Amino acid sequence: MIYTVTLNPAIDKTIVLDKLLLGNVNRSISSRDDIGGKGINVAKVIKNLGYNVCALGFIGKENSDYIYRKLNKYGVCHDFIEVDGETRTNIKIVEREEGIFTDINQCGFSVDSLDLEKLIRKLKNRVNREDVVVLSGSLPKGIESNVYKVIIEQLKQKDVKVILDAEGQALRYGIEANPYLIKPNINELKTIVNCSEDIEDIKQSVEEFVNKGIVVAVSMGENGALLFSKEQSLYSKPLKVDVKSTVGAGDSMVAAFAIGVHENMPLEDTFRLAIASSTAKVTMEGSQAPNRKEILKYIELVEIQRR
Ligand SMILES: Nc1ncnc2c1ncn2[C@@H]1O[C@H](COP(=O)(O)OP(=O)(O)OP(=O)(O)O)[C@@H](O)[C@H]1O
Ligand SMILES: O=P(O)(O)OC[C@@]1(O)O[C@H](CO)[C@@H](O)[C@@H]1O
Repeated sequence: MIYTVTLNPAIDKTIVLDKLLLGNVNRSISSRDDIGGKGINVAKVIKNLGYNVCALGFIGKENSDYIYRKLNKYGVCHDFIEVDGETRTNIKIVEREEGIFTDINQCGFSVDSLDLEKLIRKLKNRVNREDVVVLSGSLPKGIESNVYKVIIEQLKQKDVKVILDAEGQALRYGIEANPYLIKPNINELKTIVNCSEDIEDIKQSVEEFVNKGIVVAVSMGENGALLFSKEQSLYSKPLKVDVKSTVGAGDSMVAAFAIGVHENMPLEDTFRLAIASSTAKVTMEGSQAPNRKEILKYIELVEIQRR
């Protein structure tokens, strides 16, 4: 089984405009709501690719029904810890004229140490050897920045492979517990190492993690992605597609990595699936998950180079 953990989920409200006029009344062309938060997005894609997945984490009591209804509709199993308050709504502005994507993410509800204990107990009761756990996204208020490190240490006692997608201190601490794979985007990577956007420079800057045995994927948006392990360094250019929304592109990659790790797929095949999955995502409006057919359409087009 693959589990995703979303500590700070969201409802993504995507608002499409021709151009955002600051300090003016703006009128939308269209808008849509999608359930999101990184782990939930990962779970939606894993399910669409035909694998079993269970979404865990925290959810605000006040609007949990809406999120459960959507997860049920997508066939995603879920088992969240309910906390006081609402799950946040994040605003995603799409400016059609110039293809500019702006995110306004709220901080979300507060969580206390008892809630966290409940979540860790639930995780430990559920997971078994052979399972893969994805930990991703920002931390709600009340949670210490070493939380991913603590969770990874607990899961490693059960020999579970963990994929971590975080930034800043949460990522830095998480790495100390040696997750199986990390997937920062280039800006998230820059929150923990000093590097430019040059591929050689990125490779050198992640060497210390790769030497610890961690597989490092670095996504670079419209500049493609990199994957480093002890054995291989791979680069893929992005595919040229009509981009509707980049929200969740990284999550679609992480979904493919989780499947690849769970199914023991060769790293290069996993990387190919990750590029295809993220490419299919960006052609979708809002935070919708791409479907299997769309993803498979791009597989053959992905070109992987050794670096
Ligand atoms: N404009 C684009 N054109 C084609 N492919 C893209 C584009 N933007 C993103 N992608 C694909 O999606 C992958 C992940 O993108 P990105 O680095 O923006 O992820 P991210 O910032 O982690 O996303 P999120 O946090 O919203 O899930 C890229 O490596 C690329 O394969
Ligand atoms: O505030 P965080 O947790 O860093 O990111 C939250 C978020 O931007 O991530 C997803 C896209 O990756 C969206 O569904 C969601 O709104």
